[in-house]
Amino acid sequence: MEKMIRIFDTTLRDGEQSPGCSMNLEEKIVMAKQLEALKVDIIEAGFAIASPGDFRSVKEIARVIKDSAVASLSRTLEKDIWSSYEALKDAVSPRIHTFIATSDIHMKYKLKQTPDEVVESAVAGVKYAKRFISDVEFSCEDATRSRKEFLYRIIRDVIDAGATVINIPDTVGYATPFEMFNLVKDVRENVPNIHKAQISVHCHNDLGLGVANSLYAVLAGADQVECTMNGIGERAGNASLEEIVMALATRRDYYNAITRLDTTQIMKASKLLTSITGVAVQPNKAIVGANAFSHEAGIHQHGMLENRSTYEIMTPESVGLNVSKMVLGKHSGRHAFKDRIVSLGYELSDEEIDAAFKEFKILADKKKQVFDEDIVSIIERDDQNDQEFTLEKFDIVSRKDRPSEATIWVRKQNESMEAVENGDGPVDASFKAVEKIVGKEIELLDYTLHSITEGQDAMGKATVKIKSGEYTYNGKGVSTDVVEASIKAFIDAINRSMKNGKKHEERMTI
Ligand SMILES: CC(=O)SCCNC(=O)CCNC(=O)[C@H](O)C(C)(C)COP(=O)(O)OP(=O)(O)OC[C@H]1O[C@@H](n2cnc3c(N)ncnc32)[C@H](O)[C@@H]1OP(=O)(O)O
Ligand SMILES: CC(C)C(=O)C(=O)O
Ligand SMILES: [Mg+2]
Repeated sequence: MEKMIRIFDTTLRDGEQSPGCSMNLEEKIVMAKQLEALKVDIIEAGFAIASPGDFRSVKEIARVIKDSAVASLSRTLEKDIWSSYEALKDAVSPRIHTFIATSDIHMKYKLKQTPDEVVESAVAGVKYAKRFISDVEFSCEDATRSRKEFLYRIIRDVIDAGATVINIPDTVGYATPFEMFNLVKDVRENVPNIHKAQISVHCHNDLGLGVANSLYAVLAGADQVECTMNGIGERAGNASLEEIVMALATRRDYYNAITRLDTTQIMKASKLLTSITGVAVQPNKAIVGANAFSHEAGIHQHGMLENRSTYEIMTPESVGLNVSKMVLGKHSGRHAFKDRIVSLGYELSDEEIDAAFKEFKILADKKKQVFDEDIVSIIERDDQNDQEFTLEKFDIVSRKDRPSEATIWVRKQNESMEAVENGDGPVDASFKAVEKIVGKEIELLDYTLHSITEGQDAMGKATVKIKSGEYTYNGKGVSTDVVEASIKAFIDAINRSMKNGKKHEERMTI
């Protein structure tokens, strides 16, 4: 019989540890909901003690997610575990995930603890977590560089303490597939009480082996695989969810294993993540890359025309890719637009479709062809109606050897406000002008610009991070004009800071 493999998604925790992939609360909730639609078994929502923002994200995700278990990471320290428990209180299926490093290198140089002390911390952590939540996962960080005898001992003791899932991470992506296979097999054969827990693996991609190592672990009897959408994660990333899940689905004959995932939600999840983080997927990336289902060479195209199975081992439809050749542009109507929205996996009300269609038409006037990514960014864009400030227009003079000059008009309710500023380039000048209009000092912490669609008339997406008061806020802006995208992102972040400011004032008055 085929074995059911549980998919533990850590996009919102280990994935977020990827440089440039920080997400704010709203973004994490949207992403968590999509992971639930994808039917992942467990969503690791964050590391509750890491920051007030992480705590809020875990708490809110625990509240809204019903169909997937929700996990929060904790060191073996009581304060971490307590924080995870507090954040997970409202979850239907909460899981505390606690970990400690087990390799000599980590114990000696990082933890500065003896192996005995590490076992003691691990057992104490698991016992403490069990006082609050029954589902407790324990991870032996850097397991693949740990001494096996020590691993058997700590795993046996934490299972006795109540751990229900034992995770064997390849934290630094050091293992080879055969080593991973043998490690899982050896743990199964040498830990006497292992039958009381599930075995999980968590493979990093430093040598490009994250997915291969995860699949070999499945062959050796692992019950759970930890992975992230688009393979984002610390350093070179984690094993990619879409590759593992589609490998299992496409080669059921070989792995004799299945997952419960709705694979037709994969593409939507991947594009959503790209649109949130601004981190693009390489075109030749397996499953979700732009070229993954494109056929270029004549001999291939000929084969495809005769029978798709000649060059396709899985159908694009099975991962939710819209293969329709219908090109959307300024002559497209509402029917075609609605059809594309549905095929991209969105359920919108008539009013929402009307609003998105209006924006689509404006965009289609500027672009030759409107791609799926354009439509996703229109739909995902925040509702502009309740924004405090909106960009009306701008006039920029950009010069090589003198400061640029920006004149910006911003609307606040019925009032139109204007400011002129000089700066080091058009973006800097624009931000200064907006700051003058808003009348507040704003510290710009981060600014990135990406092209999110194809062609000369591609959509540019700007993301900014600002500091206002004691909080930081992210803002996004999308336009075919990169300066416009940048100004919109800056104003978006300011609007978010204003909303938050109001919430605080309300709390103070109550
Ligand atoms: C492999 C992984 O992905 S592990 C998860 C990585 N994720 C993160 O680190 C999330 C973000 N981290 C943070 O916000 C911070 O590091 C915090 C809040 C967790 C801790 O911050 P700080 O208290 O300032 O400690 P800092 O990060 O500098 O050092 C880590 C401390 O935890 C200890 N530690 C590390 N792992 C563990 C563990 N699993 N169990 C117990 N203690 C641990 C270290 O020995 C060190 O202790 P020390 O302060 O007594 O020297
Ligand atoms: C916390 C653990 C599971 C981890 O992320 C790792 O070891 O890579
Ligand atoms: Mg990791």
